[in-house]
Amino acid sequence: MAVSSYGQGTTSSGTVRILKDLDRDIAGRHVIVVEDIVDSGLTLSWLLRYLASRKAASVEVVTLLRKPEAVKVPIPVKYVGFDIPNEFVVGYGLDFSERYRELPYVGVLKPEVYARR
Ligand SMILES: O=P(O)(O)OC[C@H]1O[C@H](OP(=O)(O)OP(=O)(O)O)[C@H](O)[C@@H]1O
Ligand code: HPA
Repeated sequence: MAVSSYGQGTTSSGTVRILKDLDRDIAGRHVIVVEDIVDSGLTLSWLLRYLASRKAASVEVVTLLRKPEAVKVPIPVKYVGFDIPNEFVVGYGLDFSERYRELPYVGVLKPEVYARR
């Protein structure tokens, strides 16, 4: 699946949009969600409910990054690469308004960069 809730900003809109839905039936299947980052937890909270409604047998989450201080909805994450501070990060696939995804490292976006947009 592809879902999005950040759009142009650095905080979750709280509304998850499905950009690409499941293309197979997951009823009775064991599902692993592979995430780049768990920030507020709003995306996964919605997604876990969605996958449960599709009758997955079990759902586990693996994420490269997690921000413990930013959590609004606690999510059971089975595997975490790195817990990081509550700063907006870009690179390695992570974007700010579709920018900086291609950076070959994870960097912190300075607040003055997103404040001037
Ligand atoms: O825990 P949360 O606060 O919900 O944030 C985490 C989500 O935000 C990002 O997606 P985003 O909406 O930015 O989509 P994109 O990566 O396609 O831009 C990221 O890929 C996670 O799915
Ligand atoms: O810190 C972040 N960086 C990029 N995308 C994100 N989506 C949620 N948090 C972040």
